[in-house]
Amino acid sequence: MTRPSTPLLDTIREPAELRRLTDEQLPQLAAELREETISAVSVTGGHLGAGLGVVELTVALHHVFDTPDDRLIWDVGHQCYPHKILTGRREHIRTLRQGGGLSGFTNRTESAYDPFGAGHSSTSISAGLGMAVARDLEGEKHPAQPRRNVVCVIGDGAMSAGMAYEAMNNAGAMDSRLIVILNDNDMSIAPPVGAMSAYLARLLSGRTYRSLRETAKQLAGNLPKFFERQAARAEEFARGFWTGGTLFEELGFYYVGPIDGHNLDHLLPVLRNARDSDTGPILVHVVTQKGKGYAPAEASADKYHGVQRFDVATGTQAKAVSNAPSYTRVFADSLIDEARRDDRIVAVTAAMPAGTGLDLFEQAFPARTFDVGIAEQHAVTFAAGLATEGYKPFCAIYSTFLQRAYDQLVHDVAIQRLPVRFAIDRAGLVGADGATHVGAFDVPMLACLPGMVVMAAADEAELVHMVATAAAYDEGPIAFRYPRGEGVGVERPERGVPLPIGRGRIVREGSKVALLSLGTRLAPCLAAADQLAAYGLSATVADARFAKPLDRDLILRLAREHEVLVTVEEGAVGGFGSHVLTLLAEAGALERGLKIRTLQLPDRFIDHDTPATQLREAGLDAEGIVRGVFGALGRAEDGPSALLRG
Ligand SMILES: Cc1ncc(C[n+]2csc(CCOP(=O)(O)OP(=O)(O)O)c2C)c(N)n1
Ligand SMILES: CC(=O)[C@@H](O)[C@H](O)COP(=O)(O)O
Ligand SMILES: [Mg+2]
Repeated sequence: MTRPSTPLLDTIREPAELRRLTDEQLPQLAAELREETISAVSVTGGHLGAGLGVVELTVALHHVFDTPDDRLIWDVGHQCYPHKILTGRREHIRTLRQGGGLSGFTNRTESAYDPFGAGHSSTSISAGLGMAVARDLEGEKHPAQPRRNVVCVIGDGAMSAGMAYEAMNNAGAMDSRLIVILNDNDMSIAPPVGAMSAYLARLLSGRTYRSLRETAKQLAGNLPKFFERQAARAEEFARGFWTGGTLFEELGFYYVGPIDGHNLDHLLPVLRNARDSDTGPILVHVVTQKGKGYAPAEASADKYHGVQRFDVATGTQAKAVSNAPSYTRVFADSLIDEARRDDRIVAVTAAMPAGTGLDLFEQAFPARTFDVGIAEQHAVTFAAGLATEGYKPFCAIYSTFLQRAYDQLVHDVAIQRLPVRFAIDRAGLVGADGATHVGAFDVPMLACLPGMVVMAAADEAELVHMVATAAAYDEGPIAFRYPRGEGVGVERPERGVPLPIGRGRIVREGSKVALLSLGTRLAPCLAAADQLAAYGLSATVADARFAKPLDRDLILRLAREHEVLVTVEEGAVGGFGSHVLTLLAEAGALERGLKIRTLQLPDRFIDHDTPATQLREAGLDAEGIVRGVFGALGRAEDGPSALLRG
């Protein structure tokens, strides 16, 4: 893989060296930074489009602001690769999202230039305000201390989340000095949705934006350096040049823009003015293009938001190795099939149509598909509202993003026992996205809620049946979880058949050991049973299917008829295994000397790596399950190494 020639970028080890460059040198630096970003991501895969869209902005921000003392916070953090290249991490940039390598998002433990970690969207303004207020409190104690800047870069998609408004509302009221850069590329992962997106489009279409292109230099002179709030506001409206940012103005922000986020002649003077102003919070509206400067990204519908490794010359991405359909695709196909027979079925996504497969559902049922933007809390309660009127809403949300809507799950859905269906994708380990995206907590979150039904698909066929089960179940909320990636390649049924609620199944009969699996840990449990057989240990393998309600008869039977019982789940402690332990304790099944272990994710956050490595290190692969059995038998030392000895 030839690397681009980057003579100027090669001289930049950290932003202090960048700040020694002249304005005139910065376009060249940006060009080289863009080429290096493309080259690096072609090797690692990851998020490309967003980073390409902020190359000039990244250069300008590190040139104008005294980072890391001035705090620079990237919302979501998926656009931070150019930032990482400029902030001392270029030599490791080709380890992005790999085990032991750089995180694909900003990360406090990685660099002082990452003052706040991210991965989930719309947190930057809240965090930035916290830092600004801390600065002000320190300033009161040490008035002579130079007052650092706090800059938050937030995208138009992330600006559609309620948390951003909560933060702006508070910032405006506090009148604390904070700089928000709205990076408006008219894209989320998919094209943006919502009134905010339409509002921003109006700001760009107005005369102001067109005229601004010809008057960038004049802008630098005319923009008042020091704003008196009332005078500035009157001037704005009088001039009519800045009107348009009214929404932000009403939230207490001084609105500047829109300006061309790829034109350093626009960016540098405006950012310097913002830096030197002594007003309250400022919002600088920059207009960029996601995927800018790389033709395959610019031409692609999703602007190469997330890519596999690719050929730089053609943009052709590496293909997934498996031929089995993804669980996401199986879910989408199954829901479409159910919806053909039931026009009460509707689908809700929070800005992840392609990721959840609802883009396919929308092709079949455009009027029954709702993308609410990055607004998981709203998505859940919106679905609850639909359910009150007899519809069957399928809320398709990644496990990790469902965490955003926990009170809505409890307060709006569970307490009212509303039949909302939750299609929980990316449940379990997710590999390269790392700790912020692991779907570890959905079973602990949901299985403790009275009346909630929680299912976990062992394979694609089971997922088809679980979609049918959810479609048919109207007694209250029901959720089914499935992992990122491809299935195991089992035959899919023509049509899903509703499962008996709360019933598991025995998949393999044995005698001494019982392995009780939840979800896709079934395959490694079967492999572990084979390994145990080689050791003279006969194992029963059961698929629980339900984390709630538990199949009490099955569990008590396994406990009664086996010496060892091991539960296995790809989720955090406090989930399925914990509920099985509670059931056994209450049934007095633990007094009979049953040897029991619960295998689940370790009690720590799991960083980026390959899913196989993550599962192995979590002890949730076949070898780990065998070790669990030997541990329960008090023969931990007999683990796989003993097996290997034969
Ligand atoms: C709470 C949450 N929901 C969903 C996502 C998935 N997600 C990652 S980036 C993105 C789109 C962000 O759009 P924008 O802020 O405009 O950034 P851009 O990619 O356009 O630079 C989404 C929906 C997320 N990271 N966090
Ligand atoms: C940045 C972000 O949150 C999304 O792009 C996420 O990385 C998508 O995950 P999948 O690749 O599993 O769809
Ligand atoms: Mg965007």
